[in-house]
Amino acid sequence: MPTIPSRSTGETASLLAFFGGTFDPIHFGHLKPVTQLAQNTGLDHVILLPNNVPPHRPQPGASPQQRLHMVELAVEGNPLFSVDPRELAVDTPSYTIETLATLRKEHGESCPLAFIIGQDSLLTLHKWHRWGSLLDFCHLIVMARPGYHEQLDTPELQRWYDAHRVTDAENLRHQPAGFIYQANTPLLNISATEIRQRRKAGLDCSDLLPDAVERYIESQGLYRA
Ligand SMILES: Nc1ncnc2c1ncn2[C@@H]1O[C@H](COP(=O)(O)OP(=O)(O)OP(=O)(O)O)[C@@H](O)[C@H]1O
Ligand SMILES: O=C(O)c1ccc[n+]([C@@H]2O[C@H](COP(=O)([O-])O)[C@@H](O)[C@H]2O)c1
Repeated sequence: MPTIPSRSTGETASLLAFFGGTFDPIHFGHLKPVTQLAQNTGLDHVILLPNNVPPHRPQPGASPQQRLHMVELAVEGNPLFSVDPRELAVDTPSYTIETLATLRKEHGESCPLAFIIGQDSLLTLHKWHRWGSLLDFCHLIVMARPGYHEQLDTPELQRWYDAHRVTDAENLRHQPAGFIYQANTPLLNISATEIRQRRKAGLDCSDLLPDAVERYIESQGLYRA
């Protein structure tokens, strides 16, 4: 476990948490663990960051505007969440490090920033653009996900993880960036892939995502073909 470096102020600052995703569509496997994470760690705000061009997967079936609209519908009236559409304004791949660099400039060097990911994203993090520099800009908060193992795939990624992992979320408020926190969130076996497959097969998805999102999917005829 890393020691708190000297730039730590010892004071508790508010933590700005971003949750990026393709959200094709957004579902309860995103919303419920993050809500629990917020309760467990005293986060009063989470900013959803839908991407435009996902860096490591084919372009989604729903358009960026449709995915953004589904994210907005999912959190309408929920004060925990807001939506930041900035990645939709850029047509090149939505590299997280570039977004974080912009966010860091906007919020200043001393503001604690966190980026939330699921365990599956952690397992492929060594394939992300400039992954080794991500912790210069933010903390990572990792949510467990059923079906994804804990052991990391490369010794280099495992060493990096071990060197930065903290077990107390309070550390995330004591310095602007640099830690990895493994959150104790509920395991929900839900994926956007499953929702798209169920839609294609004409099956009900009402347990998997908010009603307003399901109604929008239906009205747009998404994921049927
Ligand atoms: N059920 C889940 N539990 C925990 N984290 C999740 C879950 N579903 C998605 N995430 C995390 O949310 C982020 C955005 O995920 P994404 O929008 O790709 O959803 P997905 O369900 O994984 O989509 P797809 O099935 O299309 O790959 C990723 O970091 C992913 O790891
Ligand atoms: O920066 C990268 O290289 C990179 C590679 C894969 C994923 N990401 C980001 O990680 C978040 C989750 O990605 P995804 O594909 O699981 O929705 C989303 O914000 C992506 O833009 C970022």
